[in-house]
Amino acid sequence: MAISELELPSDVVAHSLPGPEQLAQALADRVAGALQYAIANHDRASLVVSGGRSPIAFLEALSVRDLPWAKVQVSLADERWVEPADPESNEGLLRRHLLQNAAADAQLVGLYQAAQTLEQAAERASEKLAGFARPIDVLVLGMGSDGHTASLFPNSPLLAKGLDENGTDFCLPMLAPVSPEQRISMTYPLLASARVQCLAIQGSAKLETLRQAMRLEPSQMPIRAFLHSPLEIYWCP
Ligand SMILES: O=C1O[C@H](COP(=O)(O)O)[C@@H](O)[C@H](O)[C@H]1O
Repeated sequence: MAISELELPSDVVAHSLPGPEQLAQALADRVAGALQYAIANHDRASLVVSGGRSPIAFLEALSVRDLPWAKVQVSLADERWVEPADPESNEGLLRRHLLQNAAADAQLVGLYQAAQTLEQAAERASEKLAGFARPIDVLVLGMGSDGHTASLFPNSPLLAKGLDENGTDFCLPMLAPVSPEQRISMTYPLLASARVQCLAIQGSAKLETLRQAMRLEPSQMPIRAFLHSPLEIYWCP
């Protein structure tokens, strides 16, 4: 299936790249340009990226872009509730692959919080995000093959609250069907407030997930909530 065969809304821009390296470079160009624009207009910029396995090449490509990185705040769409030194930590991923080279000066606002319970940790993450520049200038989402994005997982107990467009929480506790199960996710209204919204995905299986999502409700496949303008999709086989 080609991305052009998806029944996406006509205002969703879809970029089909030949391979992972081209995708990483094209997305890094787009994100760096949008951060530069934000800095030129507001003298600062905010960037929210995703974790998981896919974004490493993009994060490394972005890390060498020539920007006044000290003016850029960086956070995560979601976090696994493990310490940053844990190999599963999304913050750890950012420290290893983005916060280096030119981007070493960026200011990281991580979501991981030590606490007695996941609920307390998510509440503390929300409080910490009060200091994060909003609206978010640039958001880069990923997507799992079950249609989750950030850590908005189908069947997670608080999913309806996380997708509520009138919700006021910045972060909520979420449960994933795979380890590490305990997650902290930015909520839909915070993520969807981003000025520039990109979704980076690779492989035909994820195109099939998107095709299904177009026919389902956000409660069944949370990525559905984002499949409208201003979303820009970056895909490669
Ligand atoms: O668990 C997660 O999964 C999604 C997709 O990850 P990938 O490994 O398929 O790239 C990711 O967007 C999210 O941030 C992450 O915590």
